[in-house]
Amino acid sequence: MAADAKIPGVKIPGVTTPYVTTPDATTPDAIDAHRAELLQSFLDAFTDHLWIKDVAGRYRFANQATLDSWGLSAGQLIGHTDEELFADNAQAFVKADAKAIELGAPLVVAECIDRDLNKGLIWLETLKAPMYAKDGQLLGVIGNTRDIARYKAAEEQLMLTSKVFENAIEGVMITDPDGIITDINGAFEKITGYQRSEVLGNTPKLLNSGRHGREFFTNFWTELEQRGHWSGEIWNRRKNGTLYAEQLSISAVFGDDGAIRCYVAVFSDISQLKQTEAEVLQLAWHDPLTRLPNRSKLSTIMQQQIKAAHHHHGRLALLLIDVDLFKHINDSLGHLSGDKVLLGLSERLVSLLDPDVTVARIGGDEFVVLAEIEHRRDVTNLLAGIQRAFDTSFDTESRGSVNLSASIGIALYPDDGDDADTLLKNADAAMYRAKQQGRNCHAFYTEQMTQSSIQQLQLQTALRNAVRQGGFYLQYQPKVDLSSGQVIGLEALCRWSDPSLGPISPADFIPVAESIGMMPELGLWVLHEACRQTKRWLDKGLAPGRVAVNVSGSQLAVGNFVEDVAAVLKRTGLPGSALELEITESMLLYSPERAVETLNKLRQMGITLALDDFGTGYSSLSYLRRLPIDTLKIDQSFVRELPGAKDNCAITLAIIAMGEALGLKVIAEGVETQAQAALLRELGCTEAQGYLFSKPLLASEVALLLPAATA
Ligand SMILES: Nc1nc2c(ncn2[C@@H]2O[C@@H]3COP(=O)(O)O[C@H]4[C@@H](O)[C@H](n5cnc6c(=O)[nH]c(N)nc65)O[C@@H]4COP(=O)(O)O[C@H]3[C@H]2O)c(=O)[nH]1
Repeated sequence: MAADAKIPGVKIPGVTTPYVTTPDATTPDAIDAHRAELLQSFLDAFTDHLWIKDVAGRYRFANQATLDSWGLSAGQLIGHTDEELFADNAQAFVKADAKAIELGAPLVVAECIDRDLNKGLIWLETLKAPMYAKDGQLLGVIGNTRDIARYKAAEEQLMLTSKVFENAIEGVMITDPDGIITDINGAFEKITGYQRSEVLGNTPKLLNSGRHGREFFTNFWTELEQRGHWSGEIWNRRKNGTLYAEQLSISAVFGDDGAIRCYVAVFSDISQLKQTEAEVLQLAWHDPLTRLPNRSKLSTIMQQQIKAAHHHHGRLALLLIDVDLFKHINDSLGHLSGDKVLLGLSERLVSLLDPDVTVARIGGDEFVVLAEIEHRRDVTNLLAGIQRAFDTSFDTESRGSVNLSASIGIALYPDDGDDADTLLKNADAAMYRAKQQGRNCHAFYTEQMTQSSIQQLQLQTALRNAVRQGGFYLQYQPKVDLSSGQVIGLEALCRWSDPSLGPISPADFIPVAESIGMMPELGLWVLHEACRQTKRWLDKGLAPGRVAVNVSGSQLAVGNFVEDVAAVLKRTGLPGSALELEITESMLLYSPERAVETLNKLRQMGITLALDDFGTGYSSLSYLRRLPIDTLKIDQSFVRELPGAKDNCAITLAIIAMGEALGLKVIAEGVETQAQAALLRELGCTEAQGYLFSKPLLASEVALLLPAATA
C-alpha cells in the first residue's frame, strides 16, 4: 500500500470495530489511530474497490484498490466530489447514489466494461448502499465495485450453450430420469413437427414408429443403463404420421452423487441419407436400364439360393438367355432402339415368369433366369415362358419393329455345379452350343461342353490373329448351266488353315468370327479379294460369269455396307454386273424394312442378289415377294437326298415352281451325282453347283476351267 494512500486518523463514520484488539495502545487517540490503521489495512487487502461518500457526495474513504484503479492518490480523492473528479460520468454516479439512498437498500447500479489502469478492459459491477448512523441518520453512500469477469465468463458460457442448443441442426431432447421430456430445441420441432408445448411432460413414446420390436428396446435400455450411452439408427414417426430415420445418440447425465440427473438425446434426420444410400445400392446391384439385378446381385442371390437348396436338398435351374444377333440391332438401328428392345424384353420376361423366379441382366444382351425346380422337366415351363417373350415383335425407337430369337443355355444345381460361378460358366457353355446349333434354340449343359468351350477359346484367339495377319485365302466353286454344263459363274469361299490347329472349315470359323465381332472385317476382305481376282480374269480375256460372295448378317447390319461395296467395286474396277451377293433369310428377319432398303441400293449398282440356303428358314410367298432378289439357291440338305426322298423331291419342286412364279432364277447347290442333276433338270432347275461339276478350287485352278470371253 502506497504511503499516501493511507488516511491516518480518519474515523469511518458508523463503522465500529468491536472485534479489533489494540494490545499496545494506551490512550484513546492511540487506540482510535491504531483501529483506523488496522481497518485501512484490512480494506486495502481486498481487490474490490471500496469507498465511502458522505451526504454531500465527497469521498471520505477509498481503499488502495480504488486508488490504484482510478490512478489517484488519497489526497487527490478524499474530500472531493464526483463532479470535481470525473466530469464525464459524475452525473451518472450521483444519480446512482441518490437511487440507492431512495431505495434504502444495497443496489447494483451498473455493470460495465471499464478500463482498469492495471488490468486493461475488465467487467465491473458496482454496488451501492446507503450508510446510516445508529440513530438512523443518513451518513452517506458506501460503494463497492468488483471485477465480475469470472461470472461474466460463466454467463457467456451459459448463453453460448443455450445458443448452441437452440441453433443446432441436430434435434435435442432432454428427459428426466423417468423419461419425461423436460426440454427440446428448435431442430426437434422442425424434424418431428411437434411444438414444444405438445412435447414437454410427454415421453419419447410420442415418436414411436412401431417399426422396432420389443427386443430392440430391451437392448436399448440395457445398454443405456449399463454404459450410460446408446447410439444407433432408429425409425421414428413425425406428427404428420410419416416415418423418418434418425441417427440417435443418447447419454445419461450423472450428478455428483452418481445418480442420473437426466438423459440427453441428440439426433439428426437421416431419411435423405437413407434414400441416397438405397439409390446407391440400387445402382450398385441393379442394371440401370432394366432395373433388374445385375451380375453382382445375381451372384449374391445365387449363393443364397444354393445355400437354401443345399439345406433342403432342392434343385435350381439357371437359364442363360442370349439374344441372337442383338449386336445387329445396335449397329443398324442405333443404341436407343437396342435399349428399347432390351427394356421391352426384360418387362416381358418378368411378367411372363412366376414372381419367385429371379430375372437378371448380366450383360448387354444376356439375361439370366434362376428358379427353384423340383424336376428336370420343370425347365420346360420356364422355357415356354421365355419363348413367349419372343413370340411377338419388339418396337424400336427408330424404324418399326424387330423380330428376335434367343439361344438359351441351361445348367442345373447340383447336377452341373454347386457354386454360382461354375453354374454360370456351364450355362454359358450350353448357350454357346445352342448358338452353334443354329440359334433360336436351347441346350442343356453336358460335361463335353467344358472341353469344347476351351477349344472355342483357342479358336477365337487363333482367328483374331489370322484376321490381323491376313491368314485367309479364297477358293472358287464353279456354277454351271445344267443343260450345257458350261461355267456361268463362281462362288467365292473363304479358307483358313491355322499353323497349329490345321485347316478349319468356314462352317466352324464363320460363327466364331461373328461372335467376336470380326465378321464385317473378314467379309470385306473376302469381297475385295473376290472382286480383285474376278477383274484380273476379265482383264485376261476370260469369262468367269458373276462371282458370288457370301454376306453375313453382321456385315449387312453395319450401317455403311452399301458404301463399302461401292468402294470395293471402284477400287478393283469390277463392274457391279459381275458381282452377286448371297444372303440368307435369317439375316433379313430382324429388320426386314431396313434390309429391303439396303438390298434395293445394291441392286441399283447392278449387283444381283441370291437367297442362300433357301427352304431352311421361314420362307413364305408373301415375304419373298417383297424381297428384291434375283435367285433362289436350293439348300444342299434337300438336294443331298434326291432323288430317293419323296419329301425332298416335293420341296425341291415347290421351290422351283415358286421361283418361276416370282420370275426368279433357281440354282441347286451340293449336287454330287448324275441322278441328282438329271432329276433337277427334269424338275425345271436350270443351274447347279456341286462336287459333280467341281469342288471349290484355287484361283489358278479355276482359271483353266473358265471359257474365253466372247467379243
Ligand atoms: N457336301 C457337299 N458340299 C458342297 C458341295 N458343293 C459345295 N459344297 C460346299 O457347300 C458350301 C456352300 O457354301 P454355302 O452354302 O454358302 O455355305 C458356306 C457359307 O455359308 C460359309 N462361308 C464360306 N465362305 C464364306 C465367306 O466368305 N463369307 C461368309 N459370310 N460365309 C462363308 O460357310 C459355309 C460352308 O462353306 P464351305 O465349307 O466352303 O462349303 C461350301 C462348299 O464347299 C457338294 O457337292 N457336296
